Amino acid sequence: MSFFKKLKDKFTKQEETVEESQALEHKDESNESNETEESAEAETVEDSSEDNAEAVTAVEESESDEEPSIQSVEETQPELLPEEKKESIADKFKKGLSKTRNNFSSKVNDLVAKYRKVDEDFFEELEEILIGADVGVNTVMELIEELEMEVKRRNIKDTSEMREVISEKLVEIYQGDENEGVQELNVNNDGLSVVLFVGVNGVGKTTTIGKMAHRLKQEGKTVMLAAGDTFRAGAIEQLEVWGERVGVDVIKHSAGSDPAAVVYDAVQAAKARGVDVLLCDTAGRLQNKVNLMNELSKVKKVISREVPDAPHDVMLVLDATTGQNAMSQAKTFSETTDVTGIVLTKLDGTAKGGIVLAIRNELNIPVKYVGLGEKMTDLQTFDPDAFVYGLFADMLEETEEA
Ligand SMILES: Nc1nc2c(ncn2[C@@H]2O[C@H](COP(=O)(O)OP(=O)(O)OP(=O)(O)O)[C@@H](O)[C@H]2O)c(=O)[nH]1
Repeated sequence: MSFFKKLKDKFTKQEETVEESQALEHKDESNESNETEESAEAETVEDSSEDNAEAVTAVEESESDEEPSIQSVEETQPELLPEEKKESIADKFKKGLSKTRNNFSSKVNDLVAKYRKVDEDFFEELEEILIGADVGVNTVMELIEELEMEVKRRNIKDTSEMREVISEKLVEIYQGDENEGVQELNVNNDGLSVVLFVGVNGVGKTTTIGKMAHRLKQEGKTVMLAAGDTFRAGAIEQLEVWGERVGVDVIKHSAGSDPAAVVYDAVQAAKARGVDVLLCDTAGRLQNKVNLMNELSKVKKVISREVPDAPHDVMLVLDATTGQNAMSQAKTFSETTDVTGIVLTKLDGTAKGGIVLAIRNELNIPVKYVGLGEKMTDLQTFDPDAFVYGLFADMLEETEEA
């Protein structure tokens, strides 16, 4: 089966399944809508349980002796906008990658139209297009080499066959030798899992935590948030807004307090309440600020002391629109802390989505999730097939026999 046919089958079938499940959801909703409306209001309570009071004092070098505040909300499913419900994964990637598609795929189409024969000039221009899409020089070189070999192996002469070969190789380059498939958050199904979110200011960390909490809730897990960004003005309140919106508790101290103390309290509260996943926000640490990096290792130490094998994931959040700057942030963070996965946000906001490939190939850290918009449902697991589908969607959909 051709590669394009495989993609088309995979994503067209998925769309049908989404439509079927939406029809079912619609049925359920009409029965539940009254209950949801009643429980939508969230309330804030001060928690004075013994566990939490001890928690603060037990943190090493903790400067804070305040009692943690828990923004507690009633268990509820958030209201989704109609357009948030009906999109399939293929739709999401197609919409989210429209800027990159318009930039990259249309250039590839022009290239194919310009050169009939696959020759050196063709590859030279293709190289420029890939570099312009932020695929990264090393990855581009590797990709071009692979393409040249494939062209020889299959004896391809006509450039019209190249779009499919390029797509196939993009997926292969992403998957590398290990081909571990689509990677989700590493959560322990038996007991509390703790996930730490790191990254510089403004990359979309808080938004990502909110979206992730929503995803996990949809999967039936109980979730709690820790407001560990005590540094940036407004960060705690922003996380609280997400907590209310998604319907999960937020553990916080006041602004400027010790993040390790906040996280310690959150771990104790999560244990006491039998929560499945604790998502911890942290301050936007600039890579050159040693003290902030030390703060991060203190937070990690507290978590691993309290929960065996934790943190289960350290997710580095990067902004795709910052291009090669995101690459250098990734390098610095991975040298300082054990980054286990990447969330690449704002992929919808860039025409240079090739950065996904550069990150995966050059840093060898999996891009586990991508942000494809600002809505609660716009965080998707990164699937290289869906990515390539998004890149070539128009062409794939037009081609009957693809
Ligand atoms: N288009 C788009 N916007 C996003 C995405 N993710 C986040 N944003 C927006 O990016 C902006 C910054 O997001 P925040 O979550 O405040 O960033 P942050 O990293 O928490 O900021 P700090 O707390 O300062 O580190 C917000 O306006 C978000 O709505 C995405 O995937 N797509």
